[in-house]
Amino acid sequence: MVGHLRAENISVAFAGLKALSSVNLTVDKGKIAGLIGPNGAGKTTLVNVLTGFQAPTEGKVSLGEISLMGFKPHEVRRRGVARTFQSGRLFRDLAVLDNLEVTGVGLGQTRRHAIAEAEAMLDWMGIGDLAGRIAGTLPYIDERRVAIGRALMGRPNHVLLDEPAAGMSAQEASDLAALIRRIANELGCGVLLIEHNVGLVLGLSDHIVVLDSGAVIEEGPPAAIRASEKVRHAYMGTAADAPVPMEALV
Ligand SMILES: Nc1ncnc2c1ncn2[C@@H]1O[C@H](COP(=O)(O)OP(=O)(O)OP(=O)(O)O)[C@@H](O)[C@H]1O
Repeated sequence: MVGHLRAENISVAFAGLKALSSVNLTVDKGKIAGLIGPNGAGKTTLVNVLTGFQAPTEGKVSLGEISLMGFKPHEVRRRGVARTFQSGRLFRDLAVLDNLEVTGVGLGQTRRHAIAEAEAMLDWMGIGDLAGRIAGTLPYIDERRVAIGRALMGRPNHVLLDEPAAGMSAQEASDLAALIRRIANELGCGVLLIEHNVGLVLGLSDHIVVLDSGAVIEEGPPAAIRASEKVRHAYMGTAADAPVPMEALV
């Protein structure tokens, strides 16, 4: 049985810049972990390390008992760790169904199996009506949904969502929140949610890690993050004394 996805003591240096310093983070199966922090805090760099896109300068990444060190992105994906990108990265000239099918085939499925899973996944997500649409013609919001559907092909054990709510209205973000809950509860997938929408992360996560300038400054359940002065300082800079509710940071 595949266990948690774990980053231990991760540091990443880009030339002189330390993007991450001794960061620890665990994503449990069937749970939602939140990763928040101001611009440039190192969130995407950590996702890149967890998915084989960036080799850490120090530290290790493991999936249950298996070390993922030295694995290429497609090898990490085949082990059941999927991700989305801030940009959708869909095949824009292909239909939505084909976008998911290509992913399934890339994971080693037969075409027939991939098509069946793609159809079932779009239906499960409530976007079966998009199957025949050319991906490049979709509104931005649907592009994001399809990108999540693609990440769920092959039933990953963990999925890392990099700013999935960017550009969404409050209603769209609320629909997305319901979907993310279902991914954890119904698919039993571990979710890492990286978001600037702090309210969304507070509302959904079992555990939250807060990064600032490459270091973990706070972690814990939503209530502890909501109450944290350190987190408030990180977001508000020197104006931290102002009585700003966390929701205002969304
Ligand atoms: N390939 C790279 N080469 C050099 N510096 C990089 C590289 N990737 C990221 N950085 C730097 O590392 C730091 C962390 O960047 P990262 O994109 O991980 O932050 P982030 O928290 O995801 O930010 P945002 O919320 O704006 O997406 C930043 O200072 C960034 O400029």
